[in-house]
Amino acid sequence: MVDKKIVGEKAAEFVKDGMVVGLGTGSTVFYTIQKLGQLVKEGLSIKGIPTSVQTEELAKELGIPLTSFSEIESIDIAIDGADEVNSELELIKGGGGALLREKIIARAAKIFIVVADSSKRVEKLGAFRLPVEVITFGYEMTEKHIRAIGLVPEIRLNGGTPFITDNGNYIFDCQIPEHVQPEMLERMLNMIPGVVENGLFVGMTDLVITLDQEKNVVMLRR
Ligand SMILES: O=C(CO)[C@H](O)[C@H](O)COP(=O)(O)O
Repeated sequence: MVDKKIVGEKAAEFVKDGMVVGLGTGSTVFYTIQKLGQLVKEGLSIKGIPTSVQTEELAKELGIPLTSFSEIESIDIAIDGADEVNSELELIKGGGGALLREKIIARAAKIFIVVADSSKRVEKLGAFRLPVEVITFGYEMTEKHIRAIGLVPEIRLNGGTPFITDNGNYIFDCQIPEHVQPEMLERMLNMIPGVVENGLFVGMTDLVITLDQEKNVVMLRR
């Protein structure tokens, strides 16, 4: 918790007056958003664009003004958490189920910052099962196609029934093959009809804010 707070709050230092800020989802970026709420109360002028309904509610509670894609041309900075980060700054995201909006916002941002305590740093992506968001129509067939490219999907449940994303879709949490190239897998998955998006974020991260073993803040840049 303390580690998440340190990296989360550090990221708020990159947010400057007048910026449009992509607000991620999860328990690490929660601290960034809280800090931004405090700074807004002290006079910082920003507009947030949230990656989930949960984050939208949090930002509203904190008094952070919000915007949407119908009102803006671009996003200055987006800050979000991750489930896994490798040395290439490739990510697995979507543990909280917000991967689709997170990827849309990360791609639209001029700078994409990831806040991740040291437990998220891995040599190879894949110990965390890869979330794949699929439309509900024909999801049984989509599952077969995901299986056919070597993944082992399991539908995400919420109290016995399928978990529904903010976009009204299902999520398959997938074991991925050992020696897979993240970029290739990201593309292959998104070619399957019914797959809306997957949690591999490749070539998108500009900066990872994390901690070393002595709990010093470390910035990993691309
Ligand atoms: O991708 C995400 C949500 O869809 C989160 O960023 C990811 O799950 C990390 O969350 P946390 O900071 O709570 O560990």
